[in-house]
Amino acid sequence: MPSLGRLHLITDTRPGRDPLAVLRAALPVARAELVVQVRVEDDATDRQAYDLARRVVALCAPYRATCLVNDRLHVALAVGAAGGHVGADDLPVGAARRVLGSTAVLGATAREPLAAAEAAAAGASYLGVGPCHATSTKRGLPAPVGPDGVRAVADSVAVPVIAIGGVTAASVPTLRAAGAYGVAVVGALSGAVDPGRATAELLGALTC
Ligand SMILES: Cc1ncc(COP(=O)(O)OP(=O)(O)O)c(N)n1
Ligand SMILES: Cc1nc(C(=O)O)sc1CCOP(=O)(O)O
Ligand SMILES: [Mg+2]
Repeated sequence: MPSLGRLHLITDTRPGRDPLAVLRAALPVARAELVVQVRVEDDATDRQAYDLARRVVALCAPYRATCLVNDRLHVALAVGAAGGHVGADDLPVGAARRVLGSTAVLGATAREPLAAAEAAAAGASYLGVGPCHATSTKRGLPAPVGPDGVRAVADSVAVPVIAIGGVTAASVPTLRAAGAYGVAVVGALSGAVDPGRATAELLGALTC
């Protein structure tokens, strides 16, 4: 299995956003370091998720970027994505691994060390840890775990830790120092005036 990319771009499908335009700007900059997680709103239909994921897979292929699908693993399988990401309200990690197969990339949300160790033992390829910082992108999250929360998880598992929640290029060095292998972002790219430049800044902070 190729190594996991360090910059995870989560699609922003809120009204007024253009996730494919952001992706087209990010891909030539980050190439195989980019992991695109197709995440749609909860009330989106499977057909809408499928149509977006199919287009993301096609855009990623020439750059050898990785496409994952959030929550809807049947969509991941249907479009030939590299894998998926699950959290507490989704299929359990072991069940998700059985659905996706042994070679797929499987991300799991884990906010503290015990859950992280269980997810890794059940077959997670990487762990999404957050929210690291305050974010307005998703409602109903627990209080931010901060770099110390990232460190607690990173110290407890052997799989890569992807820090998520309010991440910007400025916060990447501290998160990396805490043990994050990479970061996942929505707003830092979707809300950027120049998403290509913002990609370069995030990537620079991740790979220096
Ligand atoms: C990389 C990464 N980490 C965490 C999450 C959150 O997943 P989850 O807890 O299942 O919440 P939803 O994204 O499904 O609302 C993620 N998607 N990616
Ligand atoms: C989808 C999601 N999950 C989170 C978690 O902590 O589980 S934070 C988050 C949203 C991240 O968006 P932004 O980069 O704009 O803060
Ligand atoms: Mg989920």
